Parts: sequence; C-alpha cells; structure tokens
Amino acid sequence: MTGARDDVLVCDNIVRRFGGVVALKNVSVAVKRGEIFGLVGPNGSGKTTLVNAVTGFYPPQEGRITLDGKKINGLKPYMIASMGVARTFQNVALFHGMSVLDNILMGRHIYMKPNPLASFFYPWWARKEEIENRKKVEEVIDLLQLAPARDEHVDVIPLGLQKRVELARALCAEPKLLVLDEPMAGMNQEEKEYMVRFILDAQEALGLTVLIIEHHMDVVTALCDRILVLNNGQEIAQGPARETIANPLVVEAYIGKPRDAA
Ligand SMILES: Nc1ncnc2c1ncn2[C@@H]1O[C@H](COP(=O)(O)OP(=O)(O)OP(=O)(O)O)[C@@H](O)[C@H]1O
Repeated sequence: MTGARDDVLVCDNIVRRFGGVVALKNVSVAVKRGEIFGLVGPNGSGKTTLVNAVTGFYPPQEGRITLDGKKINGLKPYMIASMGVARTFQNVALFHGMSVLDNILMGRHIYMKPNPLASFFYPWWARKEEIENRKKVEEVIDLLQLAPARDEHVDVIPLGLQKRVELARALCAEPKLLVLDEPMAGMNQEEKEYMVRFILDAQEALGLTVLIIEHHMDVVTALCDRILVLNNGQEIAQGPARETIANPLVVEAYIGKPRDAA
C-alpha cells in the first residue's frame, strides 16, 4: 500500500507476534486526513496490538508505518507522540492526585520547552508561551464543557468525566492523529451519547483525524467514516462503516454462523 498525499497514517503489511501468537497478520490500513476511522473486531482480534504498533508501544516485526509520509515504526512512543500522535487508553490513564485542569495542561508538555536562561533574560518570552498554552487549554475546556469540573481532583469524578478529561488532554497536544482506545468502555447509554457528541464537535472544530477502537456498533455507525474489521489478527473487511458492518463475514465473526448454515 503506497501512501496518498491525504493519508495521515499508513500501515503497510503489519505483522506482530507475541511468542507463538500472531496478533497481526499482514494488516494494511490508510487513514485519511480529517476522517474518523474505526478498528472493529471481537475480543483478541488484534485491535489494541495495531494501536500499540502505531503508537510505538509494541513495534511491528514486519511492515512499515508512516505518519504524514515519515516512517515511524521503530521509534520510541515519546518520539511518536512528539511527531503528533496523541492517544487515550482503554483503562483511563490520568495523573492521580492532580486536578482536572492540571491533567489537561499536561497535554501541552510537548510545547513547553523550559529554558531557564531565556526565561531569566526574556521573562516576556516565558510569559507569552504560558499564555498560549493556557489559551489552548481553555479552548478545549470550553469545547468539552469541562469548566464546572476544572478544579476537581480526577480521582473523585465519575468515569465518564475522567474519559472526557483524558480526551481533553489528548486534544491539547493538537495531534495530527488522535488515537482513541475504547473511549466509551464502562459508560452508560447517556454518557456514550455525550461522548459521541463531544468527539464529533471536536472533530469539526479542530479538523481532527481519528483512529478509534470501538465495540459498540451504534457508536461505530454514529462516528466512523470507514472501518477495518479484524478477526484473529487478520482483516476480514474494510470500507464505509454502515455497509461494512452489514457484511456477512463481519456478522459471522460477531455472532457466529446461523445454525442451518453450519
Ligand atoms: N503483550 C502481549 N503479550 C502476549 N500476547 C499479547 C500481548 N498483547 C496482545 N497479545 C495477544 O495478541 C492477541 C490480540 O490481542 P489484542 O489485545 O490486540 O486484541 P483486541 O482486539 O484489542 O482485544 P480486546 O477487544 O479484548 O481488547 C491476543 O491473542 C492477545 O492475547
């Protein structure tokens, strides 16, 4: 698969093994600028492994991954993050003991370049940087309606709100690619509907490109432009969300073969 100019992320023939388990078998995918691309599949099908390959946590043993045309496989996670990939986790990963605001501010760390000498001689420069960071954070707080919770400690707020704080932190990094690992996990129906709305609003306001792992089919159809469906580490279907979900191979992977067809 060769990367077109509007492809932000291209994964070409990715193979990842864990001992004898082949978690990804020659998986290829291209995520276009400005789209929401879904990774779908039953438990253990390789979705998180693909996200971990893209974000550098478990580099692939074969294949090539590019971000805006630059090869990223083999790079450390922090390098990939600084190149513009922000991620949220299946199990929320916030900084405990800190407020909502401080957690969101952490998303700006890639833009904070402490230089004590410059700050001493040119305090206005440090001040300008601080103002810019705060401005971005306030924009995201408004977008995700987090103002009422800004001073709360993240340990005491409900899970749905924690997930929104994690999304806010990722958005503050102004990512080229936002990777969301099951952002609705553990949420009730109302929280899910809010989260869908927030992701769509953020995409529209910030022109995001999103790679999302999602299990809930109502969420997939509401959010995703296109999807890749994995089963046992292999692609079984790829294409526009609604029609791909209706593909008989996808239905079979999720609910099994009808009895009379067995
Ligand atoms: N660090 C690891 N060590 C060993 N095996 C792993 C590791 N990570 C994933 N696997 C294996 O790779 C396969 C794919 O797992 P993966 O977590 O990517 O699936 P998934 O589609 O994300 O599943 P789920 O929906 O349950 O999160 C599974 O067989 C899993 O046991």
